[in-house]
Amino acid sequence: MKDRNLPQLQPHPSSQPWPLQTHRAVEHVPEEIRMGLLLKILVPFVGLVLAFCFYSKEDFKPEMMKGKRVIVTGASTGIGEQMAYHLARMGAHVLITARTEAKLQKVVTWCLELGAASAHYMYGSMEDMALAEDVVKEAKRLWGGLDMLILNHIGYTYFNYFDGDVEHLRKLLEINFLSYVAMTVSALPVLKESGGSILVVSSTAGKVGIPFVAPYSATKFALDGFFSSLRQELIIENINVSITLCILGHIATETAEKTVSHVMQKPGAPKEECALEIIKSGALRKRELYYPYAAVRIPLLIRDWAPEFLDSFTRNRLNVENVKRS
Ligand SMILES: NC(=O)C1=CN([C@@H]2O[C@H](COP(=O)(O)OP(=O)(O)OC[C@H]3O[C@@H](n4cnc5c(N)ncnc54)[C@H](OP(=O)(O)O)[C@@H]3O)[C@@H](O)[C@H]2O)C=CC1
Ligand SMILES: CC(C)CCC[C@@H](C)[C@H]1CC[C@H]2[C@@H]3C(=O)C=C4C[C@@H](O)CC[C@]4(C)[C@H]3CC[C@]12C
Repeated sequence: MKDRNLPQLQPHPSSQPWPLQTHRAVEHVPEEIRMGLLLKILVPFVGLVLAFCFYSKEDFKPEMMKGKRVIVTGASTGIGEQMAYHLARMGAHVLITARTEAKLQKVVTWCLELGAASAHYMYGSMEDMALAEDVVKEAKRLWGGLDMLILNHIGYTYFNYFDGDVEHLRKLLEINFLSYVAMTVSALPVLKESGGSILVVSSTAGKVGIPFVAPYSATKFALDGFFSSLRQELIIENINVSITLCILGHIATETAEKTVSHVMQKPGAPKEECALEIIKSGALRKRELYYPYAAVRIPLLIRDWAPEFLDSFTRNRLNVENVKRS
């Protein structure tokens, strides 16, 4: 029962249901002012974000590599050879590896001609983990440290239906994956001292399913798993060593042309430019490189949203009828 002598309690405005209040508050502000306010806030905000993105991007300068001590594996041919030449022109110290001594000797001679601070080679197969470790030891002996480790070599890769050869897969895992880990383990103490970088050369086939490269693809996916996890640990422990995973599309190297020219509808991207982009991405301590950018980035964006579409797109982009079971 209500007491007539007591003032009647009026509901406080704030106790009204919120949608009603909001509606009223907004109703009082004319449309033009609302738009004006929005533009006044939105335009400078977008401007600030764009300016930040633009100016915070550090530019690569070749001088950044002058005097740096760099190991490049698989540098007797292809992209690795081109990386050695770029580094030489930039005045870096290079130590290159592969199996064929004669080819390495030629590359070293060219590197010295092009202006390398010093150029050395070591030869042998990366199936042998002792070699992987010895290469890093040699860098320490020659230069007393290391600034950049470029892991690029791969073992023989066929482009055909998986032949069921598990031994081939085991060997490829040793060459393309385990030796990368072994070299990283040996190099980490010296890279910590110099605040250096590790560059891991991978492929679209290390991020999405590409037919006819099952063993190769497995080794490249393994690299992503291992090095992306290691990168997280280095960040957690505040260790100043960067890891750049380089995701490459089709590149016109001699080996690639011999292996896939009959199935590709377009020529590969230039190996010289590819090699330079890899070095730049490492010097700028990027997380990942995509080269050629659109040909690699777009499939990766589609991958998680429309995997079936990407699978069929990939099959359609290859002349699969030219692949004969061997
Ligand atoms: N070309 C392409 O289309 C693409 C390439 N990539 C990646 O780029 C990198 C370079 O490829 P690319 O330049 O085409 O390759 P190449 O075939 O031109 O070079 C491979 C290098 O590895 C060396 N090598 C081969 N077997 C062994 C071994 N068992 N132990 C040590 N070294 C070995 C070779 O020298 P030797 O024979 O004397 O030992 C050579 O120096 C690779 O990591 C590859 O996965 C990624 C995507 C596409
Ligand atoms: C979205 C899709 C259309 C993209 C398809 C791109 C495919 C066809 C591209 C992307 C990565 C490429 C391979 C590669 O990484 C490295 C090598 C090693 C070399 O020795 C022989 C050639 C090989 C097998 C390349 C063959 C062509 C591949 C599969």
